[in-house]
Amino acid sequence: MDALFGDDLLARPRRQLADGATWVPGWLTLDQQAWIVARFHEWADGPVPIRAAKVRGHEMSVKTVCLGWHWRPYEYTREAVDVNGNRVLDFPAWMVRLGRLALAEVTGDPSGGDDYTPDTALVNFYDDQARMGMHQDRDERSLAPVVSLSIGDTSRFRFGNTESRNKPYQDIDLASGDLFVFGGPSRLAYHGIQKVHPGTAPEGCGLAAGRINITMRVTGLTG
Ligand SMILES: O=C(O)CCC(=O)C(=O)O
Ligand SMILES: [Fe+2]
Repeated sequence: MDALFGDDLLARPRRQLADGATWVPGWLTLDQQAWIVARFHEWADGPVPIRAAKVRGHEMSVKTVCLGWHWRPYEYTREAVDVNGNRVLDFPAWMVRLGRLALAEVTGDPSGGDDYTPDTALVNFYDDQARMGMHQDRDERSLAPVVSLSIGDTSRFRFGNTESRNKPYQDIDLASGDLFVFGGPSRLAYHGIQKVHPGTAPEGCGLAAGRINITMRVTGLTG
C-alpha cells in the first residue's frame, strides 16, 4: 500500500511560475505518452522529414518536425521551403482537443479551453547533447497561450522574464508527461532548455532515449 499510494503523489505538485505560466507535472499518462511517441515517428518520416533548422547559418542541436504550419526562423509557411518544399501535415483534430484540455486544466475551468484552436505544433527531438538557447516564441501573430508537452528524458527548462534572456529566471525539471502552459503576461517570456538528463525516461513512455517536446501555438495566420 505504501508503494501504491506513495509520496510521489505529493512530490510534484503543480506550480505557477509567473502570472500566466503554469507547470503541471505528470499530466499525460504513460499510455498517452507512448501513443504520441508512435505518432511522432510517423511525422518524422515525412512528407517533411524531421530536420535541424538553421539559425543564421548554424544548425540547431534540436531536430524539429512541424504540424499545420512549417516553422523556420523566423517565419511560418505551409510548405517546407527550407527542406523539400512539401506541404506539412495538417494539424490533427486530436491535438486541438488536447490543447483545449490543457487550458481547461490550467485555468481550472472545464470550458477554459473552448476558444483555443492551435494551428501549429513544433515537435522537437533532443538527444543527450541537444540544448535550446534562451528565446521568445514570437513568430506568431497571436498572443494565445503556448501549450508545451514533454515526453522521454527529463530536461532542465529555464523560464525567464519578458525583458531579456538574463535573470531573473527559474529552472525547473520537465519530466515525461509534464504540461507547461505560458500565456497572458508570460506569453513572451524568454525560455530555453539547459540540459537533457540522459537515462531518465520512464519505462513505458515509448521513448528509450532522448526527449520529445511539443509546443502547440496559434499562428494567427490565414491561408
Ligand atoms: O523543449 C522545450 O521544452 C521548449 C521548446 C521551445 O521553447 C520551442 O520549441 O520554442
Ligand atoms: Fe520556445
